[in-house]
Amino acid sequence: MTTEFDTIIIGAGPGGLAAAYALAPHQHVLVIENDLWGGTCPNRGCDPKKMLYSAVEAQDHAGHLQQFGLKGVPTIDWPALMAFKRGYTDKVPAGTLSGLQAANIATIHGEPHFVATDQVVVAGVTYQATNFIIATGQAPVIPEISGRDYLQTSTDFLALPQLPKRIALIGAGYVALELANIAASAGAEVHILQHNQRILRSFPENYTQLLSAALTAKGITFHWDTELTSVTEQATGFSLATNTTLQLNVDAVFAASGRRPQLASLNLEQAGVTIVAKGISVNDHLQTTNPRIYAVGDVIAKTQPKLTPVSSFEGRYAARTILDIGVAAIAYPPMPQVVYASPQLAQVGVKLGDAKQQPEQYRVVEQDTTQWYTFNRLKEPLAKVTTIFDRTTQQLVGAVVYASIAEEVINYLTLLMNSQVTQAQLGQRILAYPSPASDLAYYYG
Ligand SMILES: Cc1cc2nc3c(=O)[nH]c(=O)nc-3n(C[C@H](O)[C@H](O)[C@H](O)COP(=O)(O)OP(=O)(O)OC[C@H]3O[C@@H](n4cnc5c(N)ncnc54)[C@H](O)[C@@H]3O)c2cc1C
Ligand SMILES: NC(=O)c1ccc[n+]([C@@H]2O[C@H](COP(=O)([O-])OP(=O)(O)OC[C@H]3O[C@@H](n4cnc5c(N)ncnc54)[C@H](O)[C@@H]3O)[C@@H](O)[C@H]2O)c1
Repeated sequence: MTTEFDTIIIGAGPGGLAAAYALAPHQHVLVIENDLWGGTCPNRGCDPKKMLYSAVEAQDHAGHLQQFGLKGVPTIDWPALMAFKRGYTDKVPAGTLSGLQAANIATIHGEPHFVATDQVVVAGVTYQATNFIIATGQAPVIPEISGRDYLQTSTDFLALPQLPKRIALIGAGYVALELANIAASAGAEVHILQHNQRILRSFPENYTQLLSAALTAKGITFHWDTELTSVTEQATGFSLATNTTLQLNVDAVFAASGRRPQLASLNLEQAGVTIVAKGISVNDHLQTTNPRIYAVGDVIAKTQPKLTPVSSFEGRYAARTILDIGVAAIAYPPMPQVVYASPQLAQVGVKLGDAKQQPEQYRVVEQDTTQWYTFNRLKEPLAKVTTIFDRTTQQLVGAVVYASIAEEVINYLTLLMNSQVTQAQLGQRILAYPSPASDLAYYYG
């Protein structure tokens, strides 16, 4: 195999793959991956998580319709649900690799490190390129406490052959809440240890409080202002000591207190690439401090959410920039975020807290939608939608949705934001009724 390429991409997750496919028709491209082809999202993130969540959603819907035509709430068969998940994930690495090969993209499985600003070495062979894209993503942070070797991660959770009876999760972000909800739905006793009193810090607090109350009602126990200090193995399970009087005995404990960029083995100093605490520093063209080396996705230090579609967007952008040096600075469209819990919590655009602080600029429409036909038909205990409008342009600029179908509603609202659709224009359209989309005009207040 040749060792000279136009672009070498390190990391075959959503960011690296999006860049590779965009470059491949025009360039000689090499992708290097050191673990599973496809990266976090399809192997140990979004997709396997949502395979498990399929059963949770069905159970939730059935639960809401008790006394409204359904009798009995189905229970979750964990080994069968895991087999369902594996039916998807087992095929991902080979499928991803064959897709790359079919697109004439060269691939190497191995551990690269830079030896010069334009060269990496993998297994003793030197590879050279005009440009590089670093897309190595993040890995879970394991707290530095006594007994840290007993801590498992989201990756372990998503492959559990049996569901432990008693589970603790450290942290109350996306990962902790989504996994806690799955485990509780499947019958586990679930504890969340959170070092302050706030879940999902990027979401508005009035909404996160609704979600923690709903999860508490589902049987999850939140231990606020609680930090794990040590884990000790017991005859059965583990004993958890904390900074409070709380001592817990559980069968499994999972670190979900954040993720950290994967950079250690790359030897980036040799490449002239600067790293800061939250990842690789990039400019508004996603160039690192070495302008021939780009970085995309979760590995970069950024204020944008670290999510799959954001990584792919950046991968495609970096490819365009490499192909045409005249490309304008990166401009992110609205980026919806969804927490897949029971119910879902979603937001997009201007933050609710910011909008409320600037009433002269923004009109905020808060609606309890529980009795709207769409939600009432599903007998959701509570559904709420807040939409935010710019007073000058009258355009929709942000939204928060709390409902079992928040993922769908937030995507519709995001599309309306992207295309700057006004309420009057929406009135000129015909959408299938009754459906979540046929409510859209009502979100304008
Ligand atoms: C449990 C969980 C659930 C999630 N759910 C969602 C969700 O519902 N929706 C959503 O949008 N996002 C979700 N995410 C986040 C999403 O997975 C990431 O934002 C996305 O995968 C980032 O893509 P990436 O390409 O930047 O990095 P990654 O997908 O992490 O890919 C990086 C790749 O680089 C490889 N790599 C690392 N170091 C090296 C090296 N030295 N050499 C070669 N290769 C290397 C890795 O093995 C990996 O394959 C979830 C994450 C987790 C952990
Ligand atoms: N549905 C989705 O889109 C989805 C799902 C899962 C993960 N993700 C992505 O993965 C990222 C990582 O998720 P995450 O839940 O691991 O991280 P997070 O940043 O969302 O949450 C980390 C949690 O750990 C707590 N914490 C921080 N430091 C701590 C410490 N020292 N001790 C104890 N607790 C501490 C935080 O207060 C927070 O509750 C997310 O930010 C998101 O980008 C997205």
